[in-house]
Amino acid sequence: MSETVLSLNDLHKRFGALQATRGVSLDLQEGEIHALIGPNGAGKSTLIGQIAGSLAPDQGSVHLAGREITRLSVAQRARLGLGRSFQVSSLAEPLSVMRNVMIGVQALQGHSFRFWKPVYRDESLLAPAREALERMQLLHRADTPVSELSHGERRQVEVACALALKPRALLLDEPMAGLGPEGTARLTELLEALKLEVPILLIEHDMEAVFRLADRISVLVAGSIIAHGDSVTIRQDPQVREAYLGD
Ligand SMILES: Nc1ncnc2c1ncn2[C@@H]1O[C@H](COP(=O)(O)OP(=O)(O)OP(=O)(O)O)[C@@H](O)[C@H]1O
Repeated sequence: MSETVLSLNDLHKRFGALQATRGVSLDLQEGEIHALIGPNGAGKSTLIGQIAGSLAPDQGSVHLAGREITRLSVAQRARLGLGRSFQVSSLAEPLSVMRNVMIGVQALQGHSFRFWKPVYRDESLLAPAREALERMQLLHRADTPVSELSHGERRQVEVACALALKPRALLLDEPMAGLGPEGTARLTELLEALKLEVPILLIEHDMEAVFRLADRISVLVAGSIIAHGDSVTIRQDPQVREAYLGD
C-alpha cells in the first residue's frame, strides 16, 4: 500500500454567496501523478490556494507527510516540503538559469544576505540547484540567461526551482500552458520520470497530457469532486463527459 504524502479533507471555501469549494477531499500518494481537472470557474485555483496556504479554508484540513498544515503560512508549508510551480512565470529574465534556481534555494534557507560569501560560489546553494537542473535535463543551459530560453525550457526551470527545495510533494499549476507539441511531449516525459521521486498533484487543461500522465484523476465541477478514478474510468464517466468534456 502506497504512503499518502498530501491529503485534503473536506475543504470548503466561500466568497460571499459563492461556494467556490465544497467538501473537497483528495490525497496524493508516493510515486503517483494525481491530476485535478475541471472547467473554468470550477474552483481549481481556489483549491490550490488552500493547499499552498495563500487562502484559508472555511472548514476542513490539509496534511503534508502526516502533519497538519492547514493554518501554516505559504513559507512554512514550503519549508515542510510543499513544492509548487505557478501559472504565471516568476523567473528573473536577465539572470542565468542556475542563478534563478539558486535564488529559490536561498530564499527557503532564509539567509538572503551573505555578505561574507559570494552567492555564486556557495556550495549549499549550488549543489541542490545543480541536482535539480540535472533532473530536469537542463544542466547544459545553466549559464544561459532565462531570456534566451524557449518557452518549454522556462517551464523546466520553473519545475527545477521547485525541485531544488527537495519537496515531499509537488503542486504543478498548468505546466503545459502555452507549450507546443514538442515542449509538451518533453515535459510529459520529464514528469513521468519525476513522479517516481516526488509525487505530483497536477492541475492541467491539456487533456491529452492528463490522460497520458495521471495515475488518478479527480474532476472538480462547481466546487465539488464529481468523479475520481483512472484515465479509462474518467473518459467513460457520463457525468464527466456531460459536465466537462462537452459530450
Ligand atoms: N477572491 C475571490 N473573490 C470572489 N470570488 C472568487 C475569488 N476567487 C475566485 N472566485 C470565484 O470562485 C469560483 C472559482 O474560481 P477559481 O478561480 O478557483 O476556478 P478555476 O477552476 O481555477 O477556474 P480557471 O480554470 O478559469 O482558472 C469562480 O466563480 C470565481 O469567480
